[in-house]
Amino acid sequence: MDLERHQNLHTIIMLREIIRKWWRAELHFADRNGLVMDWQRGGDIPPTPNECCRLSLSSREGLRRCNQSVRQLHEQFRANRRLRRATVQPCHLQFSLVGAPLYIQDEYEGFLFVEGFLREPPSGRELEVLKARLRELGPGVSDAERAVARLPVLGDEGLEKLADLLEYGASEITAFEAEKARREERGPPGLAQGNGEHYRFEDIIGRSGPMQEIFKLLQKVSNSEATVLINGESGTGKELVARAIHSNGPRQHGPFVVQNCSAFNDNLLESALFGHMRGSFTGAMKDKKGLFEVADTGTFFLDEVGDMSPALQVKLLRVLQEGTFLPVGGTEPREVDVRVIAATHKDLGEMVKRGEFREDLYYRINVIRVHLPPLRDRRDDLPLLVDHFLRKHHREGQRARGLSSEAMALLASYAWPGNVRELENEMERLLVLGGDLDLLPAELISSRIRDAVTPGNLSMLTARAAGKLHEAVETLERDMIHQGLLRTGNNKSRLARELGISRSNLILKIAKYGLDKGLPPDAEADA
Ligand SMILES: Nc1ncnc2c1ncn2[C@@H]1O[C@H](COP(=O)(O)OP(=O)(O)OP(=O)(O)O)[C@@H](O)[C@H]1O
Repeated sequence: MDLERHQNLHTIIMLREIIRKWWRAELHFADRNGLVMDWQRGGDIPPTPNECCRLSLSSREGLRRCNQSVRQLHEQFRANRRLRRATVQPCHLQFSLVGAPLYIQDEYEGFLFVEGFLREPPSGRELEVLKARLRELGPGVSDAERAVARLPVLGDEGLEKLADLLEYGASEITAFEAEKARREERGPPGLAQGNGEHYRFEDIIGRSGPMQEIFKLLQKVSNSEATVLINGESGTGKELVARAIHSNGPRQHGPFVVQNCSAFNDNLLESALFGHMRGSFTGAMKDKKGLFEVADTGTFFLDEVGDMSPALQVKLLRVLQEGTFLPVGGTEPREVDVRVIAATHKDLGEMVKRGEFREDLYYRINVIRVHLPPLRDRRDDLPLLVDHFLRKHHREGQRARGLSSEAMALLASYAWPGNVRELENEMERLLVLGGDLDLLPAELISSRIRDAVTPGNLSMLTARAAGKLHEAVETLERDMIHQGLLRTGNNKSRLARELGISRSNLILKIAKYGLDKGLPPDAEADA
């Protein structure tokens, strides 16, 4: 297990800062043998904010006793695998030690702990005992006096918070390791292949022509530092794509920060993005870091960038060009190193023409453009996405399930205005309503969808009044066959009868249009 790497996870770095700031205490890691990582380097022990702990750790005997206290906590965790919550233990100086066990793939791998705080303000007598114990370890009278002057005291509420934070830190590491294992199982990051074609990039699923193009582009883009503009309707996967670019690129170990620019009014957005100085407006009681600083060394995903006011557009342009910005009320520019990925459902080019979006900013963010087509324009992805969401949301212990052919046909005929998000929600809902059914029937599909797809209203077969006749005929033929295959559950004999052509002619046309992927097996052919 890579304790060193865990210490550098973004969440753990933040956790360490919070613990130092709120409780003047230090976060440590012990391994599965109860050895404390920071204490194994001989005299080279990192400074801890608690002066008593620092004095103790810098003496040989003190370090031995500290290790002993930690081992006692370790023994408790090791002896009881069911103990998964944080636990408190007194140390040799009568301070408290709180630790949360770390389980990776259900194996005990050590624990995160914080030491060196008192549960109540000490009495005069307790302070004398503490000073005497410290002096036993070597420090002189004045050092011991100074050390006990500012002792962190944590009441029940503080302790509960600290315990929660440690458990949270442990669960983040568990999740990180689970994701790592999942990726290793899946092979190298990026593209996954099946039947000679790419069908996923990280968590992005798609087999249609437009998605194949996007996957190719993402592979190139991920390795660069270029600014990316993602265009697409709501729910088409813009954030998913931004995350995939981040986690495949050179900044994958840095933070990934998201802000939706339409979520706040101008003032709040400015303060959220760039931070503010104390007193810069009513209610600004303290200096506050902005998200650009939080995203330093990582990636900042700015969603709905088209909703930014002209004043903020100027500030964004400056960060992109110079890497600097001024917090609200600040006079000193701050420097950051952030890769920006912007997204919008609007046509920024048109907005530039109308004078609503700065042209210079448009060219600065539009270095690489990824256009995510709406789901209705890539219906070939539907069976694969349905399958993906059924797996993703099926609860543990449940059988893997599928859709009845009627249910699939209904979904294939719907226009999906909410795109993949709407489809995902519908699949989650179906799984809940379907109970233990093996095949989820069309009757369980939301009435919103069923009502929109009335019989005869085949939304896929959009009428075409312009263009070449043979192209229109081919599109119609392809759509009718595709929809028929979904509706009949790939029963080619039945579909051939319905279409009034021979089975072999149908098979030729299916091959011509590449419609044979992602369908259930043809029961007749198998027989
Ligand atoms: N191609 C895809 N494969 C798998 N899941 C997808 C795909 N596209 C979108 N999703 C899922 O759909 C949901 C919506 O995606 P996401 O939030 O990335 O969309 P968005 O375009 O950023 O939406 P909005 O503009 O409303 O914020 C997420 O749960 C995401 O995982």
